[in-house]
Amino acid sequence: MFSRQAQSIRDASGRRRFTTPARGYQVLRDPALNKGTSFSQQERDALELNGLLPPVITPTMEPQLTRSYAGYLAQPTDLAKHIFMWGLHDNNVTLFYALLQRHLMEMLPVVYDPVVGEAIKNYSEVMTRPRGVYLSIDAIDQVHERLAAFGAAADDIDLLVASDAEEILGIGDWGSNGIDISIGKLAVYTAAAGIDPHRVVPVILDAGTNNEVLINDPLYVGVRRGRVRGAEYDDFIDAYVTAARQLFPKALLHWEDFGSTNARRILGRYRDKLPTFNDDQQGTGAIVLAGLLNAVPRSGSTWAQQRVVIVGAGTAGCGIADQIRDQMVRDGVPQDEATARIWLVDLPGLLTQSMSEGMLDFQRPYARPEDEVKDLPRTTAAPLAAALTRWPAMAALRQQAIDAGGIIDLATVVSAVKPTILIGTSTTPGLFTEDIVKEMAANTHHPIIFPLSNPTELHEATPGHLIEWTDGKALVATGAPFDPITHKGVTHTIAQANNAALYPGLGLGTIVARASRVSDEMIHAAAESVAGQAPPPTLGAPLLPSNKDLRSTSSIVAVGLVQIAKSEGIAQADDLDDPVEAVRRSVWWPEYVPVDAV
Ligand SMILES: NC(=O)C1=CN([C@@H]2O[C@H](COP(=O)(O)OP(=O)(O)OC[C@H]3O[C@@H](n4cnc5c(N)ncnc54)[C@H](O)[C@@H]3O)[C@@H](O)[C@H]2O)C=CC1
Ligand SMILES: CC(=O)C(=O)O
Ligand SMILES: [Mg+2]
Repeated sequence: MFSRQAQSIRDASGRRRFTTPARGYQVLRDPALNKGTSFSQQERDALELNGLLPPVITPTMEPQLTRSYAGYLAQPTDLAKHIFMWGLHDNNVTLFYALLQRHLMEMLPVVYDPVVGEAIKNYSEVMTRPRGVYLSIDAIDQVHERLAAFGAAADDIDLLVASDAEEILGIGDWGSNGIDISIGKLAVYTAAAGIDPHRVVPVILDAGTNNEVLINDPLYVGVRRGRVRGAEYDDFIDAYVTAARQLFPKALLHWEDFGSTNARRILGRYRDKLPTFNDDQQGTGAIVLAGLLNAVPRSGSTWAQQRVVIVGAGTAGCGIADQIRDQMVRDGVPQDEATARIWLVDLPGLLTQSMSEGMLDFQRPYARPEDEVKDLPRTTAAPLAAALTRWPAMAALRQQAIDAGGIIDLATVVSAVKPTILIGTSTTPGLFTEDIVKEMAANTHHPIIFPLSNPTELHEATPGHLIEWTDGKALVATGAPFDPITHKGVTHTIAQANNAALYPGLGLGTIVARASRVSDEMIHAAAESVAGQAPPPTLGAPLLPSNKDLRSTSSIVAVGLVQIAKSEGIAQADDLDDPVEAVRRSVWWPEYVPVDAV
């Protein structure tokens, strides 16, 4: 958390320290400065802390870690643990990250996905202290002023994560509550890549909400109007980007959990002008590509032989499609043939060229020709009421298809296409049924199946079912963490294909290089680098590196990206002669540093 009264400096030997004009409780109540019982006697004298702390002085953080972990374990539910952790953060940022780092595998799902989804749903009830910047569509003319109120100077900030919360994970529109996704994503940046937590800004771009639960909740903290679209929305986004660029000209802008109709447009508008990326489109595309870079050879086939069905053709699904297409092209498949090896299924069933007009721009290249599908059976299955309201463009196409004779559903697509890869980004649990999975397994030796919808309960299938239904042959990765599955004596460790395993390294490399933009080459290099760090391909081995190694994975990704940014001529930082050293120098570790009174 950025602090106005804590100035971070490096001493002659390069060691970090804080200087501060604060005294007494001002110091102890500043989560950046607070060290609790670890303030030395000299610091207590200079910072006027004597009497405000118990007499014991703990030179290491150990007793505090023990006490905090006990407090964490005493919490009765995951949501209570999440709230406990963020309470700890508000008290002492260094201790929060030291505890998270030590228990990363246990706590990452609590601080971030999936439990952050629960915290967002309950934000009105459980919010305590604000931790980011709330920007409102009702005050576009004040965007600059409100971002400036954060109090940081131009050189103080490396990274902003912003969401408009239209599509939080797979749980939909959560309005202003979505600030917690920006905060959670930033916590992962620090835990996974050592981005300095005092040099980041979480932002919510509150453009209203269509969530009736929020509108009717007397405790709701956001703008109470329907989601704003069109020119007013675009002006709002533009005001944010302009203000962010003016106030923090070197910072990377990360976009998270926008609706599919806005996510691509926004990225398209800014991606060539400034360092920015969309995590759901590009980060997800890249982490899935990383998993596939290992899965395809393990399946005993080549890229040119893949037939890919993606269910849920939104931001994530089409981001993944683009990465797979580009990989096939890199592998020598002509672009049109590569595109034709990908089938998109959404609410209207298989997306076909007859739907072209109502389709989203980025879906259109993948639409199947009518000739190919004319003999496939159609169904007029019952409408999915909630989904139809949530994705009106796809609902309209579905209705058109039903009026014209029916939709081509997933089961039909799987029988007709005989996919080698099946990916779920549909937010719909149970879509990958036993029949569908067994049909796929009947036609390919090692079906590659990635149910990716978060949080956990929205996965299209559980890994346990996928392994069982394919008799242990499926190569599986999931969006949320799952325990290993033992089947016929083989233990299958399930890779977590969550963009959290990739974007921290991508961000770190971009920040260290001070890249002027985030290029496609950088994103592809990040995918290759993550893939290359997976364990050797023994039976049941995961397709991706474990999250317990995130710090080293991210550093290796970042070093590679610095090299690419240099070779592309988009690196603006000085002193990148030794990229390993440049990355090492910039990472932040959760250690107490001296605090000097000034
Ligand atoms: N594992 C990971 O790293 C990531 C996972 N995701 C997950 O992917 C899911 C989708 O996220 P976004 O693409 O951002 O959302 P989105 O709203 O852009 O796309 C969702 C798409 O699914 C379609 N859909 C809904 N119900 C369907 C059904 N029953 N059958 C077929 N299609 C259906 C919608 O019409 C929409 O086009 C979410 O659950 C999210 O958590 C997203 C980003 C990263
Ligand atoms: C992981 C992530 O970004 C999502 O589910 O939206
Ligand atoms: Mg997301």
